[in-house]
Amino acid sequence: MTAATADDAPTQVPVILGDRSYDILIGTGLIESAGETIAARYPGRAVAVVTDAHVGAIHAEALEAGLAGAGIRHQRITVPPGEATKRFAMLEQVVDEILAARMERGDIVLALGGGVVGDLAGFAAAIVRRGMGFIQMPTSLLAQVDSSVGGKTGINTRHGKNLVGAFYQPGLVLADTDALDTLSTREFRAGYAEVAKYGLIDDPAFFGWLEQNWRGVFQGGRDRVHAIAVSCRAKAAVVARDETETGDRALLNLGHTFGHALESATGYDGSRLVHGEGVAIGMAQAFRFSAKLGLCAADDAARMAAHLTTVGLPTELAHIPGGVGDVDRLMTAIGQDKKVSRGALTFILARGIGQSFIARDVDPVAVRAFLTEELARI
Ligand SMILES: O=C(O)C(=O)C[C@@H](O)[C@H](O)[C@H](O)COP(=O)(O)O
Repeated sequence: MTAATADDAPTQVPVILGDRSYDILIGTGLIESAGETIAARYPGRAVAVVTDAHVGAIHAEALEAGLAGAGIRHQRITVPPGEATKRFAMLEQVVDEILAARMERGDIVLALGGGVVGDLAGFAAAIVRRGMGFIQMPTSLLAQVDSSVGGKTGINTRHGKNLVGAFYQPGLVLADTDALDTLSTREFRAGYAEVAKYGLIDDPAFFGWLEQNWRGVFQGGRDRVHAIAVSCRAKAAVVARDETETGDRALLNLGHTFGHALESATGYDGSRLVHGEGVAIGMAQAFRFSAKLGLCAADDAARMAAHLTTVGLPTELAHIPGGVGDVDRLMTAIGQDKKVSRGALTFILARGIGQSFIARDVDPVAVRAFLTEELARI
């Protein structure tokens, strides 16, 4: 497998969706040069920059200097960092500030931040004036390889994760890899769970490459750019063939049925569990559940969990501080999963590494028995 370059020219990954096709640009200096890029692609548009207090303090000035240099009117809208920000009250605030800044339908909402900011800002872009322009500028690894691509936007509710939202594609994704240098190790690792996911879904060679080269991905440079580009290409291909998750796209949900239930059970408290950690535990559970059902070799479940453990990710309920409540609580959250159809549970299970599949009509009794065992290991 050849590594992508970390040279000056950004790596370009197209997302092919007819007249809503767009590019993902992956490279360095993209925050600073965004003003020029936007002026060239969207002449005359104003920009509402939605960011969180943490990311904004690090990157907003450089972005705004570029916007000002290109003569683009812009307004910063700042929300608190953390998953708890993905809620109705914050959506209302962002919408109100976009309107107060007199942004028009043709103007642009630009999400500068991680998955929370991207999902919230994207949903605001989808509904203000029935649809504004939208640019994703992901600053976390998780957002660069996953949430900024594919158009899933939305917020959480007390009933569960991402339960209110819209499919709303960005017109451009600018993934500045320099931004990853300011992430905490915990945040970077959480994003790495989504990188490993692509190998576990259907690319065993990529998973093997990660087992060999994960240190390079964490260090930065060519291996990191390569891992991001492989991830974005994989996601772009799935989204191009199933934009609204009527089929194959559900594969991208590997680890999310259990993972979302765990996030809900921990009250979206990032001090206990962040999304990528929930996905890491959820993927390990999906493989253990597959092994318990006799679908997958126990060795494969152990191998994938071992790799996640090697990079420092959690793989067990015992790794979540403060516990996750009882089995009823987890089953209630799982029952609200968006893949539930006519009341039947759908999981992404695996026949091996890189052999994930959509399992419909999964027996809730088997899920309950599995989770009871998992909880007993705490
Ligand atoms: O893009 C998708 O499709 C995914 O499922 C990718 C997930 O990693 C991502 O977290 C997504 O937002 C989850 O979607 P949801 O429909 O389960 O809320």
